[in-house]
Parts: sequence; C-alpha cells; structure tokens
Amino acid sequence: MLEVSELTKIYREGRGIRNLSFQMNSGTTFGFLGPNGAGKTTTIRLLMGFMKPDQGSARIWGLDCWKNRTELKSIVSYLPGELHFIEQQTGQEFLDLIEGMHGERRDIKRNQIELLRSLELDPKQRIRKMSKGMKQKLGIVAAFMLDSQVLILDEPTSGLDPLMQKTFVELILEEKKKGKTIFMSSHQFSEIERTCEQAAIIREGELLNIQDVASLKRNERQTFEVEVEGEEDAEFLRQSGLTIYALGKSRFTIILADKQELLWKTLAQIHVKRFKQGTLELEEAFMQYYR
Ligand SMILES: Nc1ncnc2c1ncn2[C@@H]1O[C@H](COP(=O)(O)OP(=O)(O)OP(=O)(O)O)[C@@H](O)[C@H]1O
Repeated sequence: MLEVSELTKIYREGRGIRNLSFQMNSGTTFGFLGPNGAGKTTTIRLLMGFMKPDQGSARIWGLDCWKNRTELKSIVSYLPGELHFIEQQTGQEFLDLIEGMHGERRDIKRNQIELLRSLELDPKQRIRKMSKGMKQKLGIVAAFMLDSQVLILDEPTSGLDPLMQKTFVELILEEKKKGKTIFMSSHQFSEIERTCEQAAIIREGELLNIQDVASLKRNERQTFEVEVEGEEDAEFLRQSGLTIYALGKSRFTIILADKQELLWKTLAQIHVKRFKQGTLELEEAFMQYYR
C-alpha cells in the first residue's frame, strides 16, 4: 500500500537519506524512530511530495508521491513537525479555512467538534496566545477531522503533556479501528509500542532495522546489569564475546539471547560488585540502535 523503494535525497551539505526501502500494508500503523537529524522529516516530506527524490520512489496506493502529488492530497492528511499558522487568526478561523478547502462536507464539522472535545481545546482563542501544546492540538484536529484514509504524522505528540499523549494514543487506536493507514515519526517508544505493527529505526539517513513490534514484545530477552570492581574486570567482560552495552566505566548491561553458559563462566572469573536481572523492554531494544 505504501511502498518506498531505494528512496534517496541528499542535501547540498551531504546530509539527507540514502536508499531507504520499506513497505507497509493498508490499515496498519508504521512507526518511524531515530535520533535528531536522522532523516525522519526528510522521508515524510518526500512521502508528501514536497520535494523530488534524487533517486528511488515512494508510492501510496500505486500513486507516485512526487508525480501524483496533487491526486494524493485527497487521500492523505498530514501533520507537519513544525506548524506554521497565521498567528492573528483564532483556532476556529484556522479550522474553518481548512474545512473550506475541502468543500461542503458535514462530517468534517462533526469530527472537528468531537476532536476538540477529546483534546480539550478551546478554538476561540487567538493562535498567537496559544501554548505550544495547544497549537499542536490544533494541528492534530486539522489533520484528523478530514477523515482521510492515510495519515502521515511528523512527531504528533511533541509538546503534548503525558495525559494528552495518552489521549492521542487512544485517538490513533480509534482511527485504526476505522481501517486507516498511519505513518508516524516519533521519539516516544511507548506510543509506537501501543499503536504500531511495524517500527523502523533510521540513523544518519540510513534505515538500520525494521521490527515487527508484536514479535519484539513476544521475544523479550533477559538482561543483566552488572557493576564490576576494576578496569581489568571491565576489559575481561568486553572481550568475553557476550552482547554488552556500557552504562559507565564499570557498569554494563548484558543482553542474553542464548550464551547462558558463557555468562556464568565470565562472571565467575571477574569481581562483580552488583548484579541485577531484568527483561529487555522495547525501548531498550531500540536504544541499542540509537547508540
Ligand atoms: N532543507 C535542508 N537543507 C539542508 N540540510 C537539511 C535540510 N533539511 C534537513 N537537513 C539535514 O538533513 C538531516 C536530516 O534532517 P531531518 O529533519 O530529516 O531529521 P529528523 O530525523 O526529522 O530530525 P528531528 O528528530 O531532529 O526532527 C539533518 O542532518 C539536517 O540537518
């Protein structure tokens, strides 16, 4: 349904995205994670047909995101990462403007009222006087009220307080029930975990990994947090062949998929100050790729 193939866009300074390929099915939600500057917004802008790719293509329902960008506007709703409003307008005037662009559709007004209620937003206020979170809510109402089949959302919960982030997750789950296809970038692992079937990690413009979120949750792996006495012990651990991540000079997380025997053998040969067992959360699984 959404098909990205070898998508490449390099800016003049050499940054951008390289050879991105992935697919998602209709009616599913795809999470796009990655550190700042990784290329999430660039990918989203290419999906929206705001820029021409240097190479490769992105297609939504067979339509090329660049060549067919005008047709795509009628099936895709977009929430930008940075919202730009006419500041002297009221929230309601802004929403009326968007509504006006989509002809006489009574359902838009109905959806709008419902969304304003669940996000607890008063649209009568001037946008200039709105907080960052209120402006974000206004952007969400504008994107969701159109009831488009495809939603492309760039960091939709940025600026929202934790309670509103939860409301937003519920909103996404409602949209999923209606069969919507949703692509969203985020820094919130819990939000992705609760809403997405697939999650991709992008770093320095390259796709590192695509995960099936459900199987990641199923295959929770054991972790061990270990604090060792001295540098010699730390070095021994580093050379052990175990999968380890340094938390400090003498503190490490060991991720155990198999190699149980190796773990105990290694620990028997070093001085361990502290030892804690846990399971690898989705967030930590992804953090491996951030590091
Ligand atoms: N118009 C532009 N001209 C030149 N370089 C750009 C432009 N837009 C983005 N970049 C660079 O491309 C890289 C990817 O940026 P992008 O905005 O896509 O990242 P991002 O993953 O959305 O980051 P964030 O999480 O901080 O929003 C960055 O190094 C950025 O500086």
